[in-house]
Amino acid sequence: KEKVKITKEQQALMKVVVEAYNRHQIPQDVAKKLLQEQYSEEENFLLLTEMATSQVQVLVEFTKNIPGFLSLNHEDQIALLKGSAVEAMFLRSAQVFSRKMPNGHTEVLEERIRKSGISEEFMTPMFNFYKSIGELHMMQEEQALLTAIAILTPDRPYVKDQQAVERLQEPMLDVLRKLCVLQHPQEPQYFARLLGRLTELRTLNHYHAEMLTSWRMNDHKFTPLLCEIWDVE
Ligand SMILES: N#Cc1ccccc1NC(=O)[C@H](C1CCCCC1)n1c(-c2ccc(Cl)cc2)nc2cc(F)c(F)cc21
Repeated sequence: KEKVKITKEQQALMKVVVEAYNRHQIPQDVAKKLLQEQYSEEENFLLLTEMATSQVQVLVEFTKNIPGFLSLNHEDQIALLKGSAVEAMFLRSAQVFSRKMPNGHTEVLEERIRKSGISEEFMTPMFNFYKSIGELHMMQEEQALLTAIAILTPDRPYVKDQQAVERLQEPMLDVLRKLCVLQHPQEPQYFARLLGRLTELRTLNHYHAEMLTSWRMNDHKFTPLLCEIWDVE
């Protein structure tokens, strides 16, 4: 059985991605707000649009730190951001949801989200995803690399030079695969399970526009940035 070893370059790549991931975090903690009090559906929608807007800004900053991203064709950079923004938001939300919390807090958080205004039909796929992410107990290196891998998906709509994106995604997949083997030696399928979450994430992509426009309230107002990134209004 060959000894898996992370090279110096791979260590450096991982360090850059993890530091960028931790540096570009959402300032206020939305889970804390939701645990503090029950908001109305209108207030929750406003909170969501604020969180999502700052999440997109954070995503742009994180992506600029992915080695090689800024040397991609500019239209392709936009196509990758637009194509991954919703997934990055749900990935971040899943990580917030599956964080270790004092007893009973996760149940309160789930209850508050169930009552936030999202229509019933989306609860199951969304919470199934959150729970499947939670079961993986991902380390922050894995979270950061998985987010970078999701952003560097070559077959997003309108990407022209897919090979150039593959050349950036492959080294990330390589170091994540080695990390999984080293961190989860008893679970040879762990890396495959991680990548399987990205497939589940894509299905949430289909729902997100409807999740927003079907929010139980009238007159859904979005920020200009969200109109750009989400297929709404
Ligand atoms: N957006 C965003 C975002 C960015 C960074 C961190 C968390 C985010 N998520 C959020 O703010 C929303 C809140 C916004 C207020 C109303 C209740 C949901 N959210 C979502 C959720 C995101 C989208 C869509 Cl359509 C439905 C749900 N799943 C969450 C899970 C959690 F555990 C959690 F705490 C918050 C969560």
